[in-house]
Amino acid sequence: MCGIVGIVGHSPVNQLIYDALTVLQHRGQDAAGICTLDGEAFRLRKANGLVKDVFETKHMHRLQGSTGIGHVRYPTAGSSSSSEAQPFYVNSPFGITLAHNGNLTNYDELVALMAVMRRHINTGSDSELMLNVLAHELQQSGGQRPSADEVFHAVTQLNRQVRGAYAAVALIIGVGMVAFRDPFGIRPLVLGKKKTEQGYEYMVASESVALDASGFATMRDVMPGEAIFVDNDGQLFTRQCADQVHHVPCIFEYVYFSRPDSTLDQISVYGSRVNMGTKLGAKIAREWRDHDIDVVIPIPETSCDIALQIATELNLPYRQGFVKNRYIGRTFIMPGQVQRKKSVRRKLNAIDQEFKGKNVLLVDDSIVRGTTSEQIIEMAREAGAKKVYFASAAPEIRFPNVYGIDMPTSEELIAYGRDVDEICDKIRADGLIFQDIEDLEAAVREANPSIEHFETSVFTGSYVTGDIDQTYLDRLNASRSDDAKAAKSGEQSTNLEIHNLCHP
Ligand SMILES: O=P(O)(O)OC[C@H]1O[C@H](OP(=O)(O)OP(=O)(O)O)[C@H](O)[C@@H]1O
Ligand SMILES: NC(=O)CC[C@H](N)C(=O)O
Ligand SMILES: [Mg+2]
Repeated sequence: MCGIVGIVGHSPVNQLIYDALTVLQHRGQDAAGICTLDGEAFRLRKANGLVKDVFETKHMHRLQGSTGIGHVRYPTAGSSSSSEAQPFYVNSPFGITLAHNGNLTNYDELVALMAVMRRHINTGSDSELMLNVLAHELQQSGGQRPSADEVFHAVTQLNRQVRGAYAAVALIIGVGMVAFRDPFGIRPLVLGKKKTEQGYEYMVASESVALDASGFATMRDVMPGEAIFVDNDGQLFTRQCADQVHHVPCIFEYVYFSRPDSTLDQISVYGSRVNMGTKLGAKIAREWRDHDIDVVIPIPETSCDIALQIATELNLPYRQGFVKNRYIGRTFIMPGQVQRKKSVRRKLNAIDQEFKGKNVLLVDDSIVRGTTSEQIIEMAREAGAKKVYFASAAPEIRFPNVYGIDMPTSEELIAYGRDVDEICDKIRADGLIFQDIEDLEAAVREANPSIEHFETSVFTGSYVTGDIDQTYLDRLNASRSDDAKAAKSGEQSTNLEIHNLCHP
């Protein structure tokens, strides 16, 4: 779940983009990059690591210009090599750089198409591929400098060829900045503006929190299939560029990915999590009528707002029994299982007095591989808990994700092939309860009833883009399972790491 940002301003944007990326860091911890437009030249810095480690003062000095884009990466395609950090660059036509959040599902078809167009794709990244599709379409416009109409036409053509999930932002030298969202609006994208003495500045970002942090006022969400174009003179144009639109935003943004202080598709992430707590609390009260729970304890950080609401519903005390090490990132988006497993105990530690002799209800937003729940239940018992119950604000996750969450195979999911009792045994809980899918959807939909459906494939196995079959999933499993990634790690370290315009 990467984070993207783009700004067309009237003064240097390097610090603004840096700051925006730091508040989007929770969307990707593997790599970061910024590309600015300094006169007629791009300035690019990208590398593996957190934002604070990738950009040193010397890089920030070089990132001159009042227009730029940025990216934080959580790999879902290709490898985690620094050569696949974003933004990507192509020199023709004009010079284009692009940052992408999401995952394309017709990678092979597009690679073949680009080969016919004599375009070379140097990495396994679907984002590099999408940049080349855009470049090819802009090439077709033929003119010296494409008009807004021609840019929108290029995006329309791209939408006809590219399948999957994408929210993307691109800079085109001498032309402007274009941002677009796939026709299902699976990944989020928001638009904001700031008034200055020289006129308006415009910004797009994955989450509204990035606009807040940069002093931009949120205008609205970019609509599914819509493109936003800000030309070289700072003028804003918008256009619907998809033949058919069906708004199906990813529900996992609300469950886990996004920051609670963001509003996406007019739904407050925080508000949706409180609603998840209300619904799950009601289910616990209904199904565990004679429960003996003494205290509700969240598994920090994402589940805290949900757990507090469950405690309120059940009229039980809420205690922060686990302390989170603020210097350890999110475990779920770490690239390998060994690292994820090791990080749970480094990240969370129990306060014994909150557990000793008590029956505790631990609450998490979701159980995916079970890495967190298995270890945390053990920690609660070690801290002296009598009984440990567990509640998940998301239903059982049994299917791979193909739209930008790195869950490529069912076998890695703890709920795959297991019913609730079997999962309960596996994580060694005294009782386990999951949110129902209808309740989860209702909890998120409440603030924006115009959204009829959410992208919920990890719970249902039904993929909205209609192009996912077992053959696709088998191929994904073969290329991206933890085992497959581990087998490829040697290959990655010998990657030549070609990135144009790199300033080490
Ligand atoms: O079942 P699992 O495979 O362990 O995945 C689910 C867990 O991972 C996430 O936490 P994470 O540590 O990534 O981030 P957080 O601090 O935002 O909760 C999520 O909030 C769950 O706690
Ligand atoms: N999580 C994402 O949005 C990933 C973007 C892109 N597929 C990559 O792997 O770089
Ligand atoms: Mg968590």
